[in-house]
Amino acid sequence: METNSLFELFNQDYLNIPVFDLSKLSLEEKSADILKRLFNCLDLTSLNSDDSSNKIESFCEKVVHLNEHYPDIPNVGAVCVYPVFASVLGSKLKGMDVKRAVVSAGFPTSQTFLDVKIEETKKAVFLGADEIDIVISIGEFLEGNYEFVGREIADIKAAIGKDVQLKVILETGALGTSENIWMASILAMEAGADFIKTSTGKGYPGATPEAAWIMNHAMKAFTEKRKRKVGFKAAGGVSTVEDALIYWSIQKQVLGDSWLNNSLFRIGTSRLADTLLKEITGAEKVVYFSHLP
Ligand SMILES: O=C[C@H](O)COP(=O)(O)O
Repeated sequence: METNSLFELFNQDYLNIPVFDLSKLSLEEKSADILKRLFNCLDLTSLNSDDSSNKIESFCEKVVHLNEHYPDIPNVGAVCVYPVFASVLGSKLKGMDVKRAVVSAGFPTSQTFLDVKIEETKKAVFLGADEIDIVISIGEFLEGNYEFVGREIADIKAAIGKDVQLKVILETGALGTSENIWMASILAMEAGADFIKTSTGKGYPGATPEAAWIMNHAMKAFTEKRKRKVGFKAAGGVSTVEDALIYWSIQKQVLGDSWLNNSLFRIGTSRLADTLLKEITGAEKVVYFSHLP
């Protein structure tokens, strides 16, 4: 990461954040086709203190057998769990077109040593993760220590290599201002993020349309400048189809329909999958995932 590029990107001349106005958003219509595509963009998440290998195995089994119950619905984009369950994803989801995402590097606070973050992350990859979700060092960022924050991201990306996707969580609910969300987005992308993600879903307000709007514009500016596409993940409190469609519509409006696939768009959620299955099938109730303990 070059110091000059950060200065350039944070420069006021570059800082032209459009204000979000929900009334100007053209909301995508809720068709079965769109809902299926949305389902295929889910990061199906289990990040509970009482998760266990057995519970995560059962969770994965549901993903493995989804097609037998719902043959016309494409599978979720990824399953996302704590690092201690990386090997469960590695064995259960092997060979499937479903990414094995693991939160890492001191998630959800990021308050540990860089060498520990790197070791935890490398171990998760060694055991089967092919996507890693990390949180920026929020306190350092808020004090303006951008080089420190960027260096950590760059070092973790270097440790996992180009074949493993790095999702960088900005924790937008802790950043306070639109400028901070913009700068954190640019910083994460400059440092090597493959996705930028709104929130951990732990302790701070989760995803908001305003944050998504800013992050999507930052992705657009970054892509134009660096000729590299970075994906977006909304997470934290996204529990209704309506919420998910807002994030979908924002990405469509800012970046276009070609960005609406699970290589570039994700919804991280612990609750939305059954609701989407219910809407797609027209069933009165679906308890495919949510019956799990
Ligand atoms: O990364 C995903 C989030 O932790 C999920 O948050 P949620 O439990 O509010 O859906």
